[in-house]
Formats: sequence, C-alpha cells, structure tokens
Amino acid sequence: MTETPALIESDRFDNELSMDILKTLQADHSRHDFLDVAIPGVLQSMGGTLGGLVSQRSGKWTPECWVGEKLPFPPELVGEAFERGVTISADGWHAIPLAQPQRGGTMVGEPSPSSALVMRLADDMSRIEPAKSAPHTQPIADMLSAALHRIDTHDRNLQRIDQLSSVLRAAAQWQQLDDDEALLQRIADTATKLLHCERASIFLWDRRRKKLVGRPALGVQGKPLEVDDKAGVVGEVLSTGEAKIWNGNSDDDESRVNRTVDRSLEFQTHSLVAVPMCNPVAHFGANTKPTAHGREEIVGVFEAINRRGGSFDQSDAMLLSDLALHAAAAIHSLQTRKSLTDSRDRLVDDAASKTQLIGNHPSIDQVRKNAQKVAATDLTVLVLGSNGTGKEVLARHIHYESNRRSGPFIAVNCAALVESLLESELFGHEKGSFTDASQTRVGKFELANGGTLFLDEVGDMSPGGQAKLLRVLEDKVVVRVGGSQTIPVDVRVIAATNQPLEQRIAEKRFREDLFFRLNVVSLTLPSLAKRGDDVLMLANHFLKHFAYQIGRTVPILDANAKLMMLSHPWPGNVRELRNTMERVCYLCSGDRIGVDDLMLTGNSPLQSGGNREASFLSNAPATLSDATRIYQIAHINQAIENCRGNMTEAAERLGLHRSNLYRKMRQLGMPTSGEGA
Ligand SMILES: Nc1ncnc2c1ncn2[C@@H]1O[C@H](COP(=O)(O)OP(=O)(O)OP(=O)(O)O)[C@@H](O)[C@H]1O
Repeated sequence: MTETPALIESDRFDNELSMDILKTLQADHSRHDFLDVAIPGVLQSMGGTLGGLVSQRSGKWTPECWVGEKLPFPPELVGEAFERGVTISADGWHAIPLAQPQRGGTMVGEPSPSSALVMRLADDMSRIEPAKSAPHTQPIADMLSAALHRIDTHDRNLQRIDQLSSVLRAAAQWQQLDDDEALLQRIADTATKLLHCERASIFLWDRRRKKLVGRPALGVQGKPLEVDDKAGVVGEVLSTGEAKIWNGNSDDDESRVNRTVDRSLEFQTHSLVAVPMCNPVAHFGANTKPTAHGREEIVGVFEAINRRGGSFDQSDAMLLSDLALHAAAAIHSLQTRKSLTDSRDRLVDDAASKTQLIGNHPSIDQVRKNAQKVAATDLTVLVLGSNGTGKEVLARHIHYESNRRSGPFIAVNCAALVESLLESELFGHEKGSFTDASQTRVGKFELANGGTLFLDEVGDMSPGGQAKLLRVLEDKVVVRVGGSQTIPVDVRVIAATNQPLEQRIAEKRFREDLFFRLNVVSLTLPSLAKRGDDVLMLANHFLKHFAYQIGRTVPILDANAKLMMLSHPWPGNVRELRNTMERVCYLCSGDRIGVDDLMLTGNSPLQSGGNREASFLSNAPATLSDATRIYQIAHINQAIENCRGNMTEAAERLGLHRSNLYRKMRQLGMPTSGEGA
C-alpha cells in the first residue's frame, strides 16, 4: 500500500466540475439524488473508471453511490485512508477520505456518516506521478464533503422543523385534555410515534416516598409501576438532570436497566432514552437544573423504550426533551386548572349553601319546583313579591341550580341608580365618554357574562333605562357608553319587583314590551305571614346562623314566643324575621326566648294588655283551620313546658291519654322525639 498524495493532473481539475456541483446543490436535491448527479462527474474528473462514495453504516463501509462495474472494493484501504486522513492507494484501488465537518452548536438529527471516495483509475492514469496532481484531489474531496455537509444539515433542519411542528401540534392538543390519565396516555402515545419506539412512559417523582411512579399506569399486577428514585437509567437522569441513552450493546452496562420491571411487565428492554421533565421554578434548590430559560425543577423523567429498527441517539434525546418540556407544562397546567376548578367549585358550593331557599310551606315548595324547571333553561324570569320575601334569594337559587352556577351572579338595584348612571352601570363606558369617565369601565352585563344578572326593583327603572334594557335583551349585545363596538353577552336575566307592573303599565310608567320580554316566566313569593310554620323554620335557621356568628349556644324559642311569631303579621317579611332573630341572639342572654325577648311591635295573641284578644283576631292567620292549628300547637307546647317535659302529666292536664297526645301532635306536624319514653 502506498500513500498517494494526488491522483490527477492539474488541467483535469477544472472549474466545470465545481460549477456542476454548485448547480446540483442549488437544485435542493436529497443526498441520494445529489450523489447520483455529482459522483460520475467527480470520478470522471479524477480519471476514475469505476468507483463511488462509500460510507460507514453500523460499523461497515458500504457503497452509497457507485458508478461502473460493481467490483468488490477493499474496505481496509478505506478504513486506513479515513483513519489517517490521507489518500491511500493499493492494488489499483484509491481511497480518498472526506473530511468530517466540525459540527458547532446543538446537534440536530442523525450525524452524517463517515464517507470516502473509492475508485479504480484508467490504466494511463495509474501511471501518473502522484506528486503532480497533489493540490487537486483534496479540493475536490473537500468540496464534495462540504456539499454533503450542507445537504445533510439542510435535511436535518427540515426533519427538525417537521419534528418541532409535530411537537407543537401535539402540545396544543394536550392542552385541551382535562383528564390526567388521558393526558399522560396521549403524551406517551405521541412520544412512541415520533421516536419510532415500542413504548414510552412518564415517571412522576414522588419525592416524599423517594419513588418514581410510572404513568400512564403501566400496571404491575394491577398496581402502578413504581421504581426506586435512584434505580437505573431513570434514576441517573433524576440525579444528574441530564438525558441518558442506553442502547443495550456490549459496551452498555446491563445493570443500568431494571429487569425486574421488564419481567413484571413481560417486556424486554433493548434500548432506551430518558430525559428529565422540568417545571420552571422561581427559587434555587436541590433538584433544580439551570437551563436556557432559567432554573427548572425536576418533576419526573420521560422515557422512550426500544427504538424500532435501530438505536437511540442524541437526536432522539433532543426530541424527547422537547416533548418533555411541553409534557411537563401540560401536566402542570392541568394540575393548576384542576385545583382552580376545585377551589371554584368549593366556593360555588359554599355560596350556594349560604343562599338556601328555606321553607316547606306548599306555596314555597311550588315556587321551588318551578324554579328548578326554569333553572334548566336560559329563559328570562320575573320574580314578584313584597319587600323582604326573598326575591334575591330565589334568583340566586335559580342561578346555583342552573348550569351557569360556576359563572358570576351579578345583582343591580335599578331603583338606586339615576338614569344617567344606570346606562354606564349596566353597559359600561369608554374612557373620556363623559366628564367623570377617567377610565374605561366594564358594565354589569359584561361582568355577568356566562352567568346571571339580577335586576332588582326593575319596576322602578327610569323610562330611558327601560328602553336600553329592552334593546340589550333583544339583541344580546351591549355597546359601552361612548363606544361604537358591539360586545356580545351571554347572560341570563332575572328581574324582580315589588311593584304591580300591570298597574304601572296602565299608568304608562312601565313599558309593556319590556314587561313581556321580562315576564317569560314569573314566580311569585308569598308574604311570610302566609307561610305557616315556615316562620319557625326560618327563625331557627337564623338563630343558628347568628348564634354561630357570635359564638354562643343557640337559644330556643319558648311556646308562647312561637305562638306569637306564628301570629305576627311580619310586614317586613323574611327580612324582618331575620333582623328580629339577630337582635334576639345579641340581646337575649338566656337559653330560652320568651315573648318579651322578641320585642315585636304590632299585635299577637300572646301580647300582654287588654286588647290581646282583639289583636289576635285582627292578625290571626287567614283561615280558621290555620288559626286553630297554631293555637293548638302553642297550647300543647305550653303544657309540655309547664310539666317540664313530662308527657304523661302534660297529657293529663290536657285531658288526653298519653298516646292520644302523641297522635294529636303528629297530626299537627309537631316533633314527637320523646314518644315511648
Ligand atoms: N326562603 C328564604 N330562606 C332563607 N333566607 C331568606 C329566605 N327569604 C329571604 N331570606 C333572607 O331574608 C333577607 C331578605 O331577602 P331578599 O333580599 O332576597 O328579599 P327581597 O325580596 O329581594 O327584598 P327586597 O324586595 O327588599 O329587595 C335576606 O337576608 C335573605 O337572606
């Protein structure tokens, strides 16, 4: 074997070849097509009769492009030429190594293979003094090498763009998922597909238990797969924060693979690549790693197993890292969304439980049933009832029963706003639209978007306000004061009034068209005095509420107090009852509430004074049977109280047998917890 400094005459290395190579390059050919066009010219200009470009693949020199008769070439000659970086000749064969270009920056895609030109020269060429053409062989080889490098880089960049757009597309889809398992499964599926491997799994780090938990749940006999957080390649990734590749060849340390897991899953790991999964963190500390984007906290490891038809390389690690970045973000964002949704649901449940529509009276039951039906729709509702009957409570009840319950509930008191302010309050205004409008303001309709807008005392709305409200209800868009843009709003409106709207329409003080628009469904709340025992039920509810607020034991209404409450006219309805119970809770220091503690103004049958009977009659419940029932309840309660709870004695005093007393109590709907005692 002789070292051959050059093979061709200087006049045969001409500009034509370089121009040809450049032209071929510009045509954006693939490596294969480029070689098909360029190699014959290169061979010809070097005086080769047959030969081509050979490249090293899986440790073997194999022809990538061949011209002429397919004679077997000597691979050891190529190997030596490549190793020494010079042209070598032997037995009529010549091997010219192509320089491996230096690859700067991050490596993308598969590395270019080692390549060399191999050829046999024409007989007359073989006799040429090697030294004569020395300067020309290398430039051709270098030009070829540079051209191939450019094509490879271009191909790799295209491949990278393709991969990144797949990653981005997948990441966008992950953000749509709201189930943990489905998300993890989708992430694993994406990795399996993009990395051409058999399986991919995410190991989330349980720091406290020092375990890595395999997700999606690769079940080991029904349990999630768990490995020690220091074990194997995955453990290495966790502790170093770096990607690791294991290709299962003889150089790789077999102990790095957890074969117990393989056995449990009836799986055979041949190769794997594992990368850290990180979340951005604000603080420095253990298990954080510096990255181009700051410091990140390792939350797990992403692993791809068994590359199909080959082994994993750096480009796979890079692709998996890209996926891991988006996977960690998707998992983190799902967890955040879930915890926000959970807190929101808790707050909504809490708010809903605080606005219970309390009462069992048939009239309230009916209202509740109708409310339930209407809640399932987006119909506008008109709630009618006197002051304090619970119109807002009912509106909230409808809101929390509807599928808008997670949206806002916004209440506006229309009577409290003069016309000039009402428009800005309801529809918002643009900055500078009037003298005081120093900032843009979002109106209540926009604030209630996705939820319910409660328009209280709508009957007191000014005529101008009524016209504007009607327009929004019809068009479902608002225009801010001083603005021109229409803003669509998705709002369910519940309006309430204590005004007789028909009368106001007759007096031309309320628009009839607005009335019809609002009155799609109307619900009427009866006055409290017409709700029978609900008075006591509501009273106990308020007593518990205020006693809890103050931190005292819940006081109990005595029989006369109950009777008085049942016969009180409650002109302020539930609001008055609530205020009375609040006052009692603060002012009555004993455990029992008597008539005097109630400090009710107005009349009741048990009030002291000469007009007791007259006042009872004037304020008694509407029907005789209700009045009789109320009186009987109070009388029985009083008897039981006077006998300190002794039912036999109380029955005797009432002239009844004990069992008849219980029967009577049941008939009256009274609690009979001591029965049988
Ligand atoms: N059925 C009920 N269950 C529990 N609380 C109620 C009920 N009805 C009314 N309340 C309470 O009574 C008070 C007055 O209720 P609300 O404000 O809903 O009445 P309203 O009819 O809207 O009054 P207004 O006509 O003065 O606006 C509130 O504190 C409310 O919590």
